[in-house]
Amino acid sequence: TQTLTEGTAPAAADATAAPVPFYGEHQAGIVTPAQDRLHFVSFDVVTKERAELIDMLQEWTAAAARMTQGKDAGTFGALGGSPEAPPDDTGEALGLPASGLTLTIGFGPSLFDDRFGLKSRRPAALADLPKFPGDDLRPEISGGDICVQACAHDPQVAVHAIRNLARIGFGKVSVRWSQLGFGRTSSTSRAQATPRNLMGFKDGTNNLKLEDAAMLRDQLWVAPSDGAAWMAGGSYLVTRKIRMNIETWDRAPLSEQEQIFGRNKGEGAPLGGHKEFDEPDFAARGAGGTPVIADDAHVRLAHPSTHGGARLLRRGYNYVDGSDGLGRLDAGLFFIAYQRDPRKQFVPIQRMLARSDSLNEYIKHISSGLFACPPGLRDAGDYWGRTLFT
Ligand SMILES: C=CC1=C(C)c2cc3[nH]c(cc4nc(cc5[nH]c(cc1n2)c(C)c5CCC(=O)O)C(CCC(=O)O)=C4C)c(C)c3C=C
Ligand SMILES: [Fe+2]
Repeated sequence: TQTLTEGTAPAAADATAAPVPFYGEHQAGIVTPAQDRLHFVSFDVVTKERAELIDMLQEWTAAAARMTQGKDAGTFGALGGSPEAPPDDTGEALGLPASGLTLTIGFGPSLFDDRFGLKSRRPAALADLPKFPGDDLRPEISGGDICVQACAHDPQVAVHAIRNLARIGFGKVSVRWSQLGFGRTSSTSRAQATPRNLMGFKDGTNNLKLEDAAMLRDQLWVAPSDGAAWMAGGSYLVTRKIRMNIETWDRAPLSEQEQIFGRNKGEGAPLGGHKEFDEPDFAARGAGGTPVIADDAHVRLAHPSTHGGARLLRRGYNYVDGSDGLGRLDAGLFFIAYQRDPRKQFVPIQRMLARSDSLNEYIKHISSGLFACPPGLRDAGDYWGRTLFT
């Protein structure tokens, strides 16, 4: 990749082509301004050898460091190795720039069983999620031992990265499930405009953002005092694949759609307000004393004031997996949220949404994932999982 693009002016001029630094205190791909495309993968570990797993994580790290900088996965590259051997890069990103690629790794609860001597390292915060009312989870697209979130501005770059990690991991891990996403459904920086989800509403307005330094310390990053020292500087990831009943939604009146979210569809302002970033007034009453923002509106039930200040850093993507054979789009939201402790953040928020959210008539949770994402890597001598395995 790099070899073919070095020095080309268009790549240098386009901000979405630029690389994101791989090393740092925290993993990239969490507060990094959300890129437009996603390929998320969850692996089962198939080797029984701890040493083999660590070797693979080291190989993955080297490949990830290279690919995020717009280089081939291996040092020989797609074309530079022996003609008698399979190339150490698959080649479909040749000529493409880094495209803001970030690769973020996480470890699922199942990795902490008795296979790799990690039982005592399982953080209390990585407690299995409870079953929520209405859940219709499919085990074959849920869970997993290790996840990698690839985000980029070019879908080919994100897919190339996941494909090469799967290739390197052959015989040690197998892909359990993966998900493509397009069109970010959140802003993670105040410099970004708020995008829209497939229901047509602005999504990500009241999200945790990279500029909120004090709140990120309080709500996003695991602190050394939180219990599992190996997770300090890391964050917990919850994924939920949420199918939307799009065709029914499209027949709902605009006023009902706005009541469901508690925001208007055009500006994204809270009902009763004018501008997108106006604070919602949950006490406001309309004619006849009815609440302006309904008691069962999504933003009322999910708002930090309903949960003792608990927040999430949401980073989800739209998905369309074709159609379902019954004339309906197989589409929805691949919800992604990072947080310091899911027991205090995702779980109570989702418990309330699952019980009372008027949006439930139009959605169904069909997959779920929970992963502990370790801190960032210091330098080229470091590797994914070092703090866990040493
Ligand atoms: C458990 C957490 C959440 C799930 C699951 C969830 C699903 C979901 N959300 C939307 C669309 C919107 N969500 C909005 C706000 C919002 N959502 C959550 C949490 C979950 N959403 C939070 C914490 C918030 C912020 C609430 C606040 O502080 O005001 C909005 C409004 C705009 C915004 O602030 O982002 C929309 C729109 C869908 C479509 C969906 C499932 C398919
Ligand atoms: Fe939401």
